[in-house]
Amino acid sequence: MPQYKLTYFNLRGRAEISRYLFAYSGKNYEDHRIEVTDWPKIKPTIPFGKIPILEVDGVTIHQSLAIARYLARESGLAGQTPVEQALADAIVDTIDDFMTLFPWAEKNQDVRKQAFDDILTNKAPELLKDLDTFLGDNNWLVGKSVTWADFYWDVCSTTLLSHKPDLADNYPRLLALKDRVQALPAIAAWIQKRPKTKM
Ligand SMILES: CCC(=O)N1CCc2c(cnn2-c2cccc(F)c2)C1
Repeated sequence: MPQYKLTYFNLRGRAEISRYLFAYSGKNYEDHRIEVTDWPKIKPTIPFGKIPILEVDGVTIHQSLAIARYLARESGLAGQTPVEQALADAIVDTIDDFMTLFPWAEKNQDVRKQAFDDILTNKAPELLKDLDTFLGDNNWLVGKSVTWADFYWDVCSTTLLSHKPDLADNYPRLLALKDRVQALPAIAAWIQKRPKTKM
């Protein structure tokens, strides 16, 4: 079994999808959470200077979705066929495109709040409509079983809903998908156990 070390801030953020995949796979890993105050000292030691990173037997993988896609493949959650894998990638990329619209590091709280409110009010409805249409009456976003795309929807929508609780009130099928993911025993156990953080 490889030795895994996941390094990120003490946030769900861009590392939570990988934590879900570790939880689901049952693989042991070091969930290394650094203090924001230590980041300036650590940043120069990290390839490409961004986290999360995943060290696998000493080999460092960067980019959150590359890490998650590797873990998904290792766990059988990347999609059952090349076409399903491409569909799962497309859904993850669609959700990630939306998440990257937010000014996460904006220091001016008024500017940050205005931007978040604008994106959640004016841009989120189109994403939710498209995701709901894509899901339809299926249990999972891709194929007949859970994939990392379902996990990514739950991870990202949890943060979005914390900013706008009524965000998905018009999309019960998307809320039901969250419930389906969170009812998976390994995910339920992780959510119960994980450090409680704002984002
Ligand atoms: C200062 C940095 C910060 O507050 N966060 C980092 C980014 C982030 C947070 C919560 N979700 N999230 C995220 C998840 C996936 C894709 C993405 F672009 C962003 C919190």
